Amino acid sequence: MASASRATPDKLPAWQTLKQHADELKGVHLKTLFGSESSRWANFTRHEAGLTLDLSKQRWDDDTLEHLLALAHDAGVPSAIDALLSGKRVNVSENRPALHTALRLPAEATLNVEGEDIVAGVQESLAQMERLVCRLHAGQWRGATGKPIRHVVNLGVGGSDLGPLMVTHALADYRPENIHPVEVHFASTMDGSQLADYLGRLNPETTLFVLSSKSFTTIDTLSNANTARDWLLGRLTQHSDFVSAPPVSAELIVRQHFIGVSASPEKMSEWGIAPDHQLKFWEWVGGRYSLWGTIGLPIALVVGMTHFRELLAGAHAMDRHFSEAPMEDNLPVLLALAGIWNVNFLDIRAHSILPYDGRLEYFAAYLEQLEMESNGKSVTRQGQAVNYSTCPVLWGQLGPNAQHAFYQLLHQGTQSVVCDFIAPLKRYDEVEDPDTRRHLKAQHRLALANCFAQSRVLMLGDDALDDDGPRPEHKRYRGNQPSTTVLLDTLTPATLGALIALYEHKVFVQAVIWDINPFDQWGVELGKKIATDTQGIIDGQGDITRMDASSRGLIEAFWAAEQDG
Ligand SMILES: O=P(O)(O)OC[C@H]1O[C@H](O)[C@H](O)[C@@H](O)[C@@H]1O
Repeated sequence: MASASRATPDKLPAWQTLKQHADELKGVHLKTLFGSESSRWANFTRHEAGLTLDLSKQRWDDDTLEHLLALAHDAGVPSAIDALLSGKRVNVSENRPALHTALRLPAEATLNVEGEDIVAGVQESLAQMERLVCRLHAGQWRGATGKPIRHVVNLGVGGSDLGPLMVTHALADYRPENIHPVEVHFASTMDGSQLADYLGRLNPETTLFVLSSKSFTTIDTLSNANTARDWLLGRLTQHSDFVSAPPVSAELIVRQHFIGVSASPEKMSEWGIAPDHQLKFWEWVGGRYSLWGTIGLPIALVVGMTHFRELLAGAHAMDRHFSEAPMEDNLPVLLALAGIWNVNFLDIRAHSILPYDGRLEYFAAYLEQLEMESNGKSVTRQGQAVNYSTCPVLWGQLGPNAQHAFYQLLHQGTQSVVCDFIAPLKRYDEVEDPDTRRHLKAQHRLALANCFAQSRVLMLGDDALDDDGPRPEHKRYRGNQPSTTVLLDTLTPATLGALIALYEHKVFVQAVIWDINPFDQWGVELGKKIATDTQGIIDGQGDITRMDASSRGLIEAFWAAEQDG
């Protein structure tokens, strides 16, 4: 990481140069930039690890990129990348490394961190996960009444939910054949609504819960876990119409129906997870960076360990590229610099993520946590308030659906938004039936046509039309909205791994330039504490008169509703 004494980015010479350069470029429309540079595609597009990154529709030119690369250099990006990958304590507020990249090192690699090779431990944790996965896929994991497990429900939230949820959905086509069928589900919300749905339709005899929580203190997950345990105990320790087998002991039920995944084995044991059903990981893996290890259990259950390891290998290919490629060809660095340019120099602080592939339905939700929880910060690593913008507001959903929802604002709203379009070049080759394949391939072409059309219209506005006839103001498109397009050769475990790693490293490079710590999340702590106090007051154990009028009114409304029955 950059040295503790480095200047904040706004004090670096390249920042001032970029400010002046932005003043010159601000009035230039994107279509003009394209008009004057026929080589934009070649200049601003790079290919690596099965991904094509097209940055040519950003509102920048060759000089911009040169100045941004100087900024990255002056901010210490190359040495920060080394510090990250070699296991230096880059998470300064928690005084520990951030070593998610170690989770995807090849088995034969070594990585010495503070005198210890950590690769062997990582491989052992993967091997333990593999043993559990094999038992489930072989139909050998039996519930307390002796029936093979058919459903696995992951109880986790944030980083213990979003990554596995996103990847299992994206790679559902990669289910292994000839295994005992195990369906994987996710329940995260503390209100219990997702869990209640599963409890209403799953058979307790054949359902296993994975308690996924790095800290094993997250109330959302623990409250779901307690509800699940009571449901199992209620159904399996006594005779019921639902369960055919004779009642079994509570101890056996907890043992056979719960796996724990956490960095705190003590807390897993306290909760009652059997030691051999505990999958561990390390404090040096951030929650939102944890899908690559044992938190990835639901992924391995859906796609099998071979595909899970391909996911890791794809991410590792991007790690190597990040570590070795010169900055001007380095995909994560370039993607990060485009973001810095938009946020800090063009004042574009809204960012939309728009995949044109239904399998990437949860990608935007995943990135919302990755980017905003990492870089939604306003103090430097030395604890001083920043006087420049950091992470933009980021949101998104499937592009084709968003076209019918919020693209209106992208095309004719009052503010600039930068968009990331994401799509695979090839799809549906594996569909056996020729007629269905032909139809689906046509649908893929349709989706790509829409993807390419939208970024073009956002760029050119009215000029995307050949006919430049007069039209009323409400039908005009100003264009000039920048975008990035990421094309996957095809969506595989490896290219998905590379795509996720691309964004992880982009977030890191931006954090280095902004001089903030992307690996902590202190901003979520106060809300948790006040929620505990508020719960006490709702339960009648606190002093409501200390509260503000609005919060008091809300609680009183709830009390009144409870009394009404
Ligand atoms: O995995 P856990 O310890 O249960 O944490 C789950 C999530 O909750 C926290 O409040 C954090 O904001 C997230 O970064 C984290 O991923």
